[in-house]
Amino acid sequence: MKISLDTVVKTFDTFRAVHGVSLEIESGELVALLGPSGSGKTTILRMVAGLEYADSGKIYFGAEDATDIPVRDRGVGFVFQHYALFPHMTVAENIAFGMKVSKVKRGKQEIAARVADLLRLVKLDGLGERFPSQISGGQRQRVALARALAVDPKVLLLDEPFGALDANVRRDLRRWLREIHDELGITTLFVTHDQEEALDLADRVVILKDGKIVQQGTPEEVCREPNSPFVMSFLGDTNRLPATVANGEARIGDATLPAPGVADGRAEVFLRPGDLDWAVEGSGVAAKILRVIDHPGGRRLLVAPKDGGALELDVAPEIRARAGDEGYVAVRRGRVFAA
Ligand SMILES: Nc1ncnc2c1ncn2[C@@H]1O[C@H](COP(=O)(O)OP(=O)(O)OP(=O)(O)O)[C@@H](O)[C@H]1O
Repeated sequence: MKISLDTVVKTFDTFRAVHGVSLEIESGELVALLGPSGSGKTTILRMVAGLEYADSGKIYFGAEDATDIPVRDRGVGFVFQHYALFPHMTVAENIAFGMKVSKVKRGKQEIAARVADLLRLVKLDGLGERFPSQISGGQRQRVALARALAVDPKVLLLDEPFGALDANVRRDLRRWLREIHDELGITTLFVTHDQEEALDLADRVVILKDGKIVQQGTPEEVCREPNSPFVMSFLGDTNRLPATVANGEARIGDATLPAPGVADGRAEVFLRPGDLDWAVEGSGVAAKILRVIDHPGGRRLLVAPKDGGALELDVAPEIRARAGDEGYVAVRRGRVFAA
C-alpha cells in the first residue's frame, strides 16, 4: 500500500508543528522519519495513523483519500516506544487481542494457529504463556510487533520502538526488523531521532527540522550529499573550519578541496573525523595533539590547529600519537558550504 502526504499542516493552538509536508512512501518501502526532538516526526506518524487530524492537506492510502477514515478502519499496525502490552494478559493473549476485537471474525483455532505463526516469526516460540513482566524489554517489543502484525495491517507504523533498550539489543532488533520487513513486504514508516538506526534500517531516510522536510534520499545519498550544514551535522560528528573559496576550490591551510557551485568568498568546510589523517611530516593543517582517546575501532585525536580552533580525527589504532605531538592534519575529503 502506497502512502502519500500532500501539503499536510498541523498546528497545536498557535504552534505549527508540521509545515506543509509532502511525502510519498512507496508500497513495500521502509522509510525512516529522522529529526531532532520536536521536529514533528511523531505528529506526522500520528496523522498517518489517524490518531491526529491534519488542519489542511491530504493523506492518501493508495489512491484513496484517507483523511476522514477513522483509525480502526485504516488497516495500520503500531508499535510505540513504551511497551503497550496488557500486563494481565499472557504473551499469546496479547498477540491475539487485536484479532479478537477485529471486525474480521476468526475462530478460536484460527486465532491460535496465527498466534503460533507469529510467535515463530518473532522468534519467541515457547514463550506464549509468559506474562509481559516475565520477558525482557527486547522480547516485549517483539511481542508488540507480533501484535501489530496479527491483524494483517496494510501499513506498519513504528515510533521509536527500540528507544528504551540498550545499544546491543537495539542493533539486534533493527537487523531483525529489517529481515521481517523483507519477508513480509509491508509498507513501513519508522520514527527515530537516532541517525545510526535510520541509516542502518531504512530504504529511504526523510530528515525533518522544525516541521519541514529538509532532505530525503537513500542512506547513501544523504550521507554522501548532505544538502546543508544542518543535515551534515545532524547525521554524524563533524569538524568545521573556515575557508576561502575561489573558482570552485576551497583552501584550508595548505590543502584544497573541490567546492563546485559554491560562490567565491568566505565559506565553511565540514569534515568528518574519518575524513582526516594525522602525519608527523607533510602538508595540510599544522596542529598539536591535545588528547588521544582509544576506542575499539581506532583512536580519536583531539588536536589544536596552529591557526586556532579544534579538530577531532579518527585514525587507525597503529598510528603513533601522544598528547603534545606536533604534526599535520591531512584532509582527504569534506563538504564546503557558503558561509
Ligand atoms: N498535543 C500537543 N499539543 C501541543 N503541542 C504539541 C502536541 N503534540 C506535539 N506538540 C508539539 O509539536 C512539536 C512536534 O512534536 P512531535 O512530537 O511531533 O516531535 P518529534 O519530532 O516526534 O519529537 P520527539 O523526538 O521528541 O518525540 C513539538 O514542539 C511538540 O511540543
